[in-house]
Amino acid sequence: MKRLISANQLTKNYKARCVVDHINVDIQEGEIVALIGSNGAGKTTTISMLLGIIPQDSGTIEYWTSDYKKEIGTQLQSTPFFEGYSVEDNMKLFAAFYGITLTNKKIDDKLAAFDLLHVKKTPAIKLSLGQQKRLAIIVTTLHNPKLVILDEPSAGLDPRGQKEIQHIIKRLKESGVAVLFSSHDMLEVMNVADRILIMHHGKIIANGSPDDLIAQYQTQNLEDLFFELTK
Ligand SMILES: Nc1ncnc2c1ncn2[C@@H]1O[C@H](COP(=O)(O)OP(=O)(O)OP(=O)(O)O)[C@@H](O)[C@H]1O
Repeated sequence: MKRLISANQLTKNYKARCVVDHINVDIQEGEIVALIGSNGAGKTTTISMLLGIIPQDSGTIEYWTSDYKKEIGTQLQSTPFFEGYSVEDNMKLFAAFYGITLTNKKIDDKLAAFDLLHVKKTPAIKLSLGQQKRLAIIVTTLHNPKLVILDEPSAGLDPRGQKEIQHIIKRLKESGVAVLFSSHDMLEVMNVADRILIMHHGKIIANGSPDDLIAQYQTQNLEDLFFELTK
C-alpha cells in the first residue's frame, strides 16, 4: 500500500502552550483512519496542519504528491455554501474551483447517490444539517481526490444522519479513497475505522486497529479503552 501522508514529530504551540506535541501521523492509500480525543486534545489543529492551513512550528509532513492541496478533499466543521445559490449551483461553483465542468447527468447522479436529488433546486443554506453535511462531502469529492479529510462529519446529526455519514465514508473507501476523520462517537469509529489514533493533551497515545487496541489493553469496548487511556 502506498503512503499518502507521513507526518513526523509534528508540533504546534500557541504562545507558550504546546497543543500538538511531536506527533507522528501516517495515512495509507485506501484506509479509513479515525482521529479521536477529548475537546481540546488537538485534533483540529492537527488536521489544519496536515491540510497546510496553518504552519507547524516543527516537524515535517511528506505528501504522495507535490500538488496535495488540489488532491485532498476537505470538509471542515462547517462548509461555507454560497448564500442564495441552489444545491446545483453550489456544486457548479465548487467544481469551478477545481477547474471541472459538471454535466447535468453528473450532478443528478451525485445528488441521487447522496439522496439529495429532490433538493437540487433548493438554496443550499436552507437544507437540513444532515443534508448540508452530505452536500459538503459531495462538493469535496467532485475532483476525485485520493484522500478526504473530514473534521467531525457527523457532529450534531441524529442517529439516521450519523448512519448515513458512516455509509458514505465506507463508500468512499470502496471507491479507493482514503479517509481521515475526527469524531467523538465511539460507535461510529468502531463501525467504520480501519485504524484509530487517540489524541490526548496534544500527543498520540494509541495507534492501531480498534480490535487490536481493545485486545491489547484488555478493555470491553472502544469507549472503555478511550476512558482508560485518557483519564
Ligand atoms: N488559534 C488559536 N490560538 C490559541 N489557541 C488555540 C488556537 N487554536 C486552537 N487553540 C487551542 O489549542 C487546543 C487544541 O484545539 P483543537 O481545536 O485542535 O482541539 P480539538 O481536539 O479539535 O477539540 P474539539 O474536539 O473541541 O474540536 C485547544 O486548547 C485550543 O483552545
